[in-house]
Amino acid sequence: MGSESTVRVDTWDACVDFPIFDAKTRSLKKSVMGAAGGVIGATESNVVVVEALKNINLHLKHGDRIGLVGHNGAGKSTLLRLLSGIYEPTRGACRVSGRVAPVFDLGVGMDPEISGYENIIIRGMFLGMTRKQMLQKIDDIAEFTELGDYLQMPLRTYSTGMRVRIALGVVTSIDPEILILDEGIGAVDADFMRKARSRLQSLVERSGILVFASHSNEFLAQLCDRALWIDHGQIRMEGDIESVVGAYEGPKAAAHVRKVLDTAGTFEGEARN
Ligand SMILES: Nc1ncnc2c1ncn2[C@@H]1O[C@H](COP(=O)(O)OP(=O)(O)OP(=O)(O)O)[C@@H](O)[C@H]1O
Repeated sequence: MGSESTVRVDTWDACVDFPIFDAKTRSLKKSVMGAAGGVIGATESNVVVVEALKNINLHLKHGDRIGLVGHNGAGKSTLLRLLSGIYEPTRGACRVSGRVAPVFDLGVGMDPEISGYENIIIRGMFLGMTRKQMLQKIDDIAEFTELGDYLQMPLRTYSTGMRVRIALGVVTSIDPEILILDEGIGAVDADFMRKARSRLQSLVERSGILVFASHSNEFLAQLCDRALWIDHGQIRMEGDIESVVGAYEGPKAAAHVRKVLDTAGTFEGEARN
């Protein structure tokens, strides 16, 4: 387990390429780069590669709460997976010190054939808890999810939002040092999200580092204090949420962020202390 000073995320010129063996280089218009997606290139042996991340230098320490913004395919999810240890950098390096809790790709750490109850336990174990610790928390988590008798049904009968309820219930009941959130958490309905928000916010305060990718500026403003704009696999800008959202989406979006920050003053103040 790491202490405050040892919880860290560092990447040095980290790159992630995906080789695509069944794509034909000749038919690709390499000179045209759309707004969405990573850069398409080719290796020396003419294998097509998607350069999903290129030369990422990121240095996060205890207390950092970073939001990722960027177009579809810009590289946000790939970066989250790199930081979670799911991907290794193709070139460069990535070092993460601390207990990581990734809350994305809801299939990971969940089994569709077993009940919601059992999934709560195995997802907790996937995040480093013991079965005994999870059994102590299960009633509280079950109540939080409001899934009632559904918790006895196999997970494959659940909707996406119902699965997210389980994932959120589990992750907000444990104490990760590095919390990695994907915007999939937005799949729950508005009522549940209102309820989950305060649990999420206190989780974010307890965690050493948060990295959160989202297309919702409201969420970003509520949970993060800095943002990175990822563009075609590279960090295009780093700064406070209002400036980054302003540069990426324009003044109207920045004004909205300001409004959210002003109304969320209480949480912000608490988080800073
Ligand atoms: N497993 C994979 N195999 C091949 N290419 C991939 C794979 N995963 C991602 N990519 C490519 O990498 C690039 C970055 O994708 P990524 O999912 O990280 O983007 P994103 O910023 O999370 O997008 P979105 O906002 O749409 O979720 C895209 O061009 C995508 O096509």
